[in-house]
Amino acid sequence: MKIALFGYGKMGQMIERTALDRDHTIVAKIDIDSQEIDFSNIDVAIDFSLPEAAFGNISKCLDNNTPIISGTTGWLNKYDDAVTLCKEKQGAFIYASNFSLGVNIFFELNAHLSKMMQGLEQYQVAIEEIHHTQKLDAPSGTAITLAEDVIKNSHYNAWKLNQKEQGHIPITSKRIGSTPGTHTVAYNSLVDDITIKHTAHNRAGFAQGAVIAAEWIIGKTGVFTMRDVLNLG
Ligand SMILES: NC(=O)C1=CN([C@@H]2O[C@H](COP(=O)(O)OP(=O)(O)OC[C@H]3O[C@@H](n4cnc5c(N)ncnc54)[C@H](OP(=O)(O)O)[C@@H]3O)[C@@H](O)[C@H]2O)C=CC1
Ligand SMILES: O=C(O)C1=N[C@H](C(=O)O)C[C@H](O)C1
Repeated sequence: MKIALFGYGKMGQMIERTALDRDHTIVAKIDIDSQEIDFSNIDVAIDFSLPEAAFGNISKCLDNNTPIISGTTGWLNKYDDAVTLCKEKQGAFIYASNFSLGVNIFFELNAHLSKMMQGLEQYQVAIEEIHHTQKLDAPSGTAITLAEDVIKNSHYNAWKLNQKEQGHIPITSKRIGSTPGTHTVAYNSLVDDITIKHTAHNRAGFAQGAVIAAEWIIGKTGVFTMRDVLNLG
């Protein structure tokens, strides 16, 4: 597969290593939006760039009939526009706040647990995420996905960053050293706590999931999620 990388930072470089190990070729590394791109030589694009760059990169790929996988977080106010454009162009697009297999299993566990906790209002839910100090966005995209899945199955109707407010799920964001990504969902009561936690040891799982998604999307049309790719639905 001929892959173009939008963003050649920590994730772009990890994805390059994973893609080469799986016998793919990197045909372009795009780091700024003014760069000329030969879309005729690209099978699939993978975007791990910046919150302000992601939507432009995704649009460019859809406009040029190139399937696009995006893992960039912090741009979701434009997600619905990306979905509309993908349908209009009959393109192929996957966004995931987290591409790792482990976190996608954790998402399933979180959704299941939130259904079990439905109506047990003696428990207060709280989410914590810890990442490296270079991370630009807070809360993490993964923490937002976790909160949204709890909201679907509970009396909570929104989340709030680093603050407690009635009816809101508190998300605490911490930035410590080079932490690749740790997420905890806790249900706390006066008599006990229930906690589920995912700890990434490095970025390899994110990169592997993104390359698997890129392999999976070839020849498909539509807007997909990692649930489709991993057949978890
Ligand atoms: N979904 C998932 O599984 C994961 C998502 N992420 C997300 O991926 C994103 C990238 O993370 P990470 O690699 O750690 O960040 P980095 O800061 O290491 O890399 C981002 C790269 O994007 C480049 N860039 C800037 N502008 C553009 C542009 N217009 N087009 C393309 N590239 C551009 C930057 O270049 P320059 O330095 O020159 O500005 C930089 O090289 C973040 O949003 C992060 O949250 C991270 C890990 C897993
Ligand atoms: O910026 C990161 O590093 C990560 N970002 C993603 C997020 O915001 O959830 C995924 C992962 O936790 C690493």
